[in-house]
This record gives sequence, C-alpha cells and structure tokens, in this order.
Amino acid sequence: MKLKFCKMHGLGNDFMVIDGVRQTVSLTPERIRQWGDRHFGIGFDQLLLVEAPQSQDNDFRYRIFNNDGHEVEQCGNGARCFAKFVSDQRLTNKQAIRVETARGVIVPEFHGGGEVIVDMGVPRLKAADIPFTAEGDAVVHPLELDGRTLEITVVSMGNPHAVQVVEDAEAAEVGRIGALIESHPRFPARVNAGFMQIVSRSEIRLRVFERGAGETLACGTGACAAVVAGILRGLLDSRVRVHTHGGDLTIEWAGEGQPVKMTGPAVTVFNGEIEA
Ligand SMILES: N[C@@H](CCC[C@H](N)C(=O)O)C(=O)O
Repeated sequence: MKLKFCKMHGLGNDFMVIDGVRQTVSLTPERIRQWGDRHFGIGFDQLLLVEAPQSQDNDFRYRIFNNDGHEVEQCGNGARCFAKFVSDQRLTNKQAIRVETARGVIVPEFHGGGEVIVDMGVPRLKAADIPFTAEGDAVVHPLELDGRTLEITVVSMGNPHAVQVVEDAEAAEVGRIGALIESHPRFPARVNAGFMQIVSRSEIRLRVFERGAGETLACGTGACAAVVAGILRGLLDSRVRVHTHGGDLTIEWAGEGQPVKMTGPAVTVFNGEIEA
C-alpha cells in the first residue's frame, strides 16, 4: 500500500507529515526510525500525524514522534507545519484551529506573510515530567554533571526542557553536554536541553539538543521554554526574538498563568508517497 506524506520544515526542524484522517496509517517505532534515517529513508527530526479529534470542541488531533521512534507530547515548529498542512490539504478552511495534543489544546492561527502564530498553552513550572520543580519555588536548580554544577531552569511546554544560560551559544558543547543532560538520571522521561545566550532583553541565541533527535536547527518548544526561563530569571522582557541556526522565531509571554505565543514560518518541501 502506498502512503502519501508531505515533507515540511519550520526553520530547518524537519518533518514527515501524514494525513491520518483520510488514510489508514500503521506506525511502529521501527518503521519511524527507518523513515527518519537521512541516508536510508526520507529523513526527518519528527514525524507528525494528523488525526480526527477526540473531542467535538476541537478540529484535529496532533501526534508527534521523534525520529528515534518515541511518541512525545508537543512540538512547536511542527505545530506551525501542522496548521499549514491541514489548510493546504483542504482538511479545514478555518483561520484558527483547535488542535489536541497529548498535553492539552494548542491553537495555531495564520498570520500575515505566510507566518503562523501558535498559542502554545500555559507553561508548567511544576509537572511530573520536570522533577526538579517538586523541590520548591526556585527557578534555578543545580545539576551535577561531568564534574561540575550546571544551573538549569526546568520548564514544561507539554514536553520537558532544561534550559541553561551560556556566554556564547556557538562555543557551547551542545552535542556532548546536551546528550548528558538528555539522559541525566534526574530526568527519568529524558529532557530537551537548551543552551541560551542572552544578547539583550529582547534577543537571544538558542541551540537545543532535542530529546530523541539530537541537536536540531531550531526547536519551537525549546524557544518557548528558554524565553519563559529567561523572563523568570529576570533577564528578558515579554517579547523576545530567538535566533536559531535555522532562522528566527518571535516568542511572547506575559507571565505566570498566561499562554506562550510563538510566531514563525512553516514551509512545504515536497509531497511524496512511500510503500507502507
Ligand atoms: N522540535 C520540536 C520538539 C520535538 C519534541 C522533542 N524532541 C521532545 O522529545 O520533547 C519543537 O519544535 O518544539
């Protein structure tokens, strides 16, 4: 059987997007790893599956799989591509859509100039997947690693993030230290590791070592988590331009109890079919 898919990216964070509303899709971790392989498959950071919603109040269900085959809770760059995909495929003609994820509803909306703005929901500073926050109200936590103590802020954007401030994002050992943080025993569900350089109160440089995918060219939830962490640490204002290797995102957060808004592009690369 041939399965139709679309290859997309949000700032170089790339995706295989599958319409599971009009097609029957059978996914296994092994198949995802095979398709995600950049040499022997299609190649992607995450696979995004579009499904019918479980609640009548919503328009779609959005499922996300890292290229290591694991299903995860949230993907910000993917959310913008998801919105473009369902619109391009004429699965909806709405300007703003309500999308169910494993951790609540997000609301992507088309913005001028081909950009998509996404209400990513309220960041959680205390959650089961970010165990440090059970230890009190501190925003900065010590993390023993590699013979030194890192200062991290943990934020859940539905998925878990550990963000640290670095002098120079380009010089940061993102591959080596990121992998150690990702699988640190303090994070039983593993974690996405963000390396944030503060450029000014409204500008950061960010690199993220993603759980289950390694360093990507950009990470949308990583950008949201970094800005939330920077604001909580008193380093950033409420609207921040985030520079990543794949391009720029704008992140806005008005403070505790408020949702994070992410604005950025979504791009289609090609449509294809694969034997499944
Ligand atoms: N690329 C993403 C995040 C994808 C999931 C992440 N690797 C995880 O395991 O939580 C984004 O743009 O947010």
